[in-house]
Amino acid sequence: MAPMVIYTVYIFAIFFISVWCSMWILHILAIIYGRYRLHQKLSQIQADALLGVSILKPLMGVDPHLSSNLESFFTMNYPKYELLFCIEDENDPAIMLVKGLMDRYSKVDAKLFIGGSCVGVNPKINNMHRAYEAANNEFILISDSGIRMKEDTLQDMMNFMTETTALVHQMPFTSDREGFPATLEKIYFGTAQSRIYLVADLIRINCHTGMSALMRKSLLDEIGGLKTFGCYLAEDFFIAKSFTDRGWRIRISSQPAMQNSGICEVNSFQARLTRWAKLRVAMLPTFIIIEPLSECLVNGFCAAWAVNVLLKWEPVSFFLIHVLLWFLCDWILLSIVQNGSLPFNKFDFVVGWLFRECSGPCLFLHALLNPAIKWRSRVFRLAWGGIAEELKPKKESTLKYQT
Ligand SMILES: CCCCCCCC/C=C\CCCCCCCC(=O)N[C@@H](CO[C@@H]1OC[C@@H](O)[C@H](O)[C@H]1O)[C@H](O)/C=C/CCCCCCCCCCCCC
Ligand SMILES: O=c1ccn([C@@H]2O[C@H](COP(=O)(O)OP(=O)(O)O)[C@@H](O)[C@H]2O)c(=O)[nH]1
Repeated sequence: MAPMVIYTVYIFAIFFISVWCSMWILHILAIIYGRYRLHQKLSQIQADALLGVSILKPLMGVDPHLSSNLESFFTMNYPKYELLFCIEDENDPAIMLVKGLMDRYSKVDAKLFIGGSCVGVNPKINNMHRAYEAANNEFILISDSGIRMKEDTLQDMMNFMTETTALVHQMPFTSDREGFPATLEKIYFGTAQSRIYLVADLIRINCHTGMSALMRKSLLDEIGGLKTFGCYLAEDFFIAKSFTDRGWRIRISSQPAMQNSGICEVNSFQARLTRWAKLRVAMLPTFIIIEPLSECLVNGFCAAWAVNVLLKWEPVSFFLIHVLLWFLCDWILLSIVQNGSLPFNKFDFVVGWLFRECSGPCLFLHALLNPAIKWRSRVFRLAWGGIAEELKPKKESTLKYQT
C-alpha cells in the first residue's frame, strides 16, 4: 500500500479508538454521576425554593392518560403555584377535560387560554404565549402535555434553583406502562439518552429538552420573553443557550421527567426520535458524524476494525465483548434511573435493547435523508442553525395573529 493510504488508515483507526475510549468514559461517568445525582431525598428545602411558580401547560388533543396526568398537577405539594392551560383550537376536546378538572379542584389557581397567538413558527410557543404574558410569578415551568408529576416534583426542581441557576430541567424518562413500545421508550430514555444527559450536566454542556423546564421569568423577559424563540422549533436548546451565554447555570433536577402519554406506539416513538435527530443535526451539524459513532453497534464495529488494523486483535471477539459490556452498562444505568424495580423482565430488556440498538442508526440515517419535519399537524423545514419555516401552513389558521 502507498504510504499515503497507510497513514490515512492509521489516522482513521486512531480516531475510532479515541471515540471508543471516550464512550467508555461516558458510560462510567454517567453511572457514577447518575447514582450520586438522581433521586435525592428532599431533606432540607432552600429558602428560595418556596417562591411562586406559573406552570404553562400547552395542550393539543386528548389521550387516555391526559386526565390523570393533568390531575397530578392539581395535587402537588407546593405552597404557591398557578396552572395556565393553553389550547390553540377552540374545538379541542382537551378544553372540556381541563374545565372539568378546574371545577373539581376549584381551590387550585388555574386558568385556561384558548386560541394561542402567532408570534413565530413554533406552534408550542404560539400556544403558550398568551399564558406566558399573563404569568404572575417569578418562575415559570414549561411542562408538556404528557408529563406526570409526583407530589414533590416541583419542590425537587425548585430546590436546584440556586442563585446562579437560571433553568432547572428534568431528564427525560418514562412512567411504567405495559407493552413492548413502553419497554422500548423506557430503555431508550434510561440508557442512550440518560448517558448523554447526565454527562452533559456534569460537564455543563447545554443538553436541555424542554418537556419539563423551570426557569427565571425575568431572564426571559430581559431578551423579549418566550416569543424571541418562536423562530426555532428547538426552542428549548436556544432558551438554555441564551442563559448560558449570559453566564447562568442550567442543571437537572433529581427526579427524571415522567413521560406518561396515553399514546405509546413504536411508529410514533420512532417518528419522534427522527424529528429530534433532525433538530439536533440542524443546530449542531457535527452531530452528523458523532451521533452515529456514539451508537453501540457502529462504535463497536469501527473500534473492532481499528484494533485489528493497529494491534492485529481478532475483530469479531472484540466486537462481541464490546456489545456485551455496553449492554451491562446500559442495564446498570437504567436501574439507577428507574430507582426501583423495572416493569419488565430481563428477557424483555434484551429484546428491547437489541431492537433499540439496531434501529437507532437506521432512524438517524432516515432523518438525514428526509429533512422535512412533521410535528403534530404541521410540516416544517429547518435551515442550518435551527431557524424554522412552516412548509404547509394551515389554510385557515385558528391562531390570532399578533402585531
Ligand atoms: C467523542 C465523544 C462522543 C460524544 C457523543 C455525543 C453524542 C451525542 C449522541 C446523542 C445525542 C443525544 C442527545 C440527547 C438529548 C437530545 C434530545 C433532543 O433531541 N431534544 C430536542 C427536541 O426536544 C423537543 O423539542 C421540541 C420541544 O417543543 C419539546 O418540548 C422538546 O422536548 C431538543 O430540541 C434538543 C435539545 C438539545 C440537543 C443538544 C444535545 C447536545 C448534547 C451534547 C452532549 C455531549 C456530551 C458529552 C460529550 C463529551
Ligand atoms: O402544534 C403543537 C405541537 C405541540 N404542542 C405542545 O407541545 C408539547 C410537546 O409536543 P410533543 O409531545 O408533540 O413534542 P415532543 O416531546 O414529541 O417533541 C406538548 O405539550 C404539545 O401539546 C402544541 O401546543 N402545539
